[in-house]
Amino acid sequence: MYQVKTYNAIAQAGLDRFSDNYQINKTDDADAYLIRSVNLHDQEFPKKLKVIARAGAGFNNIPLDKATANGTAVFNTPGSNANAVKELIIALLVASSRNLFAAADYAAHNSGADISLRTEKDKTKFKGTELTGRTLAVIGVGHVGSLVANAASALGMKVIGYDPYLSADAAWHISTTITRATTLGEALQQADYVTVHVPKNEETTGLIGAEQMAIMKDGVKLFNYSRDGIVDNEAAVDYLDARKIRTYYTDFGENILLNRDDVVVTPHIGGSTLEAEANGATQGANTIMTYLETGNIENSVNLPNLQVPFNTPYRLTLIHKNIPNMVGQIATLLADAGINIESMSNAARKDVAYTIVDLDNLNNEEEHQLVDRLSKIDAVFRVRVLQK
Ligand SMILES: NC(=O)C1=CN([C@@H]2O[C@H](COP(=O)(O)OP(=O)(O)OC[C@H]3O[C@@H](n4cnc5c(N)ncnc54)[C@H](O)[C@@H]3O)[C@@H](O)[C@H]2O)C=CC1
Ligand SMILES: O=C(O)CCC(=O)C(=O)O
Repeated sequence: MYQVKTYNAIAQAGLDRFSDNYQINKTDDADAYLIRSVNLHDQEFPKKLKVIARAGAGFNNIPLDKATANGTAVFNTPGSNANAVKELIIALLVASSRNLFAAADYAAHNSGADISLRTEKDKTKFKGTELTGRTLAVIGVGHVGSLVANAASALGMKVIGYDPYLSADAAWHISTTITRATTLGEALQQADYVTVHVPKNEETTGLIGAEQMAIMKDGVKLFNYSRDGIVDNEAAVDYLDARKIRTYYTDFGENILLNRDDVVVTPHIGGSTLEAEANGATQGANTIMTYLETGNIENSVNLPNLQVPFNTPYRLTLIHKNIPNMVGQIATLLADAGINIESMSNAARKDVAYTIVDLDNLNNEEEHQLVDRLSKIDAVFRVRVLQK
């Protein structure tokens, strides 16, 4: 029986995926965590914890090095909520262009006998612009960014995408109408609207700061539905005060953004739809079960991907450092124990590697000795024996 611990509100559709071989939230000493935005940086991981699945795209709430050292695989659910974010960004592009929130607020407080007279006089204050023909810069053209870019283009916007790390797979999903910028500055200086869809990491923290805001067009509208800290909020406030940035929309509140007419803060709802939450939880649950039951890895964010059909009765999996002679040491140890290897596969990602060894036979006593000996190799973080 595997133990799963959940953090945050995980959609029932995902929890329903788990077979009878899984217990949910019965103990903290879990084999698997299924999480959303809980911050795990200050938590100690139980040694038993083999896998963390993040139902969502971002994984900056998980300390990857600590997880790897604990022998814990970490996964996200790429694309599970991209459509939800896209729809919200399109809504906000329209809302920002038509002064929608201010106009609705005005109307909500416009009462009395002469409503229509006053309305006709005051509505000029809320005159907007149209999206068609305006330029949108999309920074980060992955799952979310590509959907936003394509949808905005379909609305008649000129769209410029900037993404120096665009994967070949992602490139297939981008409409040919999208212009590619080769530098961030090239995208920013042409845009009437700038929307940011990059992961949060060392490189992207402060990606949109004072220097970048200085080269934006006067009256630009800025959107941060990626993460806090990717847009420098203090710089944004300075440029809002200077009326260089017309409005700023963000999913990540901070005190300095409050009580301003030119800022709209939403409470991290980019991926908060029934559909996206069900997608993320379902994908996360499937990932946990696949990893625990077969050892196969797809969409890990700390380990290499490695998928091998599980056709033998036994399988050994090892997470270890990516250093010379690891595969040799593992094979020698098995040979010394008189255990025949049916097949062996290995993959590496930066300084961590993963090895799958398929075996025809392994009795109980051999299993215990083997796990004990393999675990004692200095560079090995986790050894597991799986039975089909
Ligand atoms: N507000 C919310 O509720 C949500 C927020 N997010 C945030 O949005 C981020 C993006 O999500 P996805 O598009 O699904 O991820 P993704 O991984 O599919 O796409 C991210 C893209 O950013 C690009 N990128 C990385 N560094 C860059 C840089 N320095 N400059 C330009 N591009 C860069 C990557 O090459 C990739 O194509 C997530 O990491 C998450 O933090 C995602 C979903 C919901
Ligand atoms: O709604 C959530 O759980 C988080 C969405 C998000 O920020 C992400 O997917 O990165």
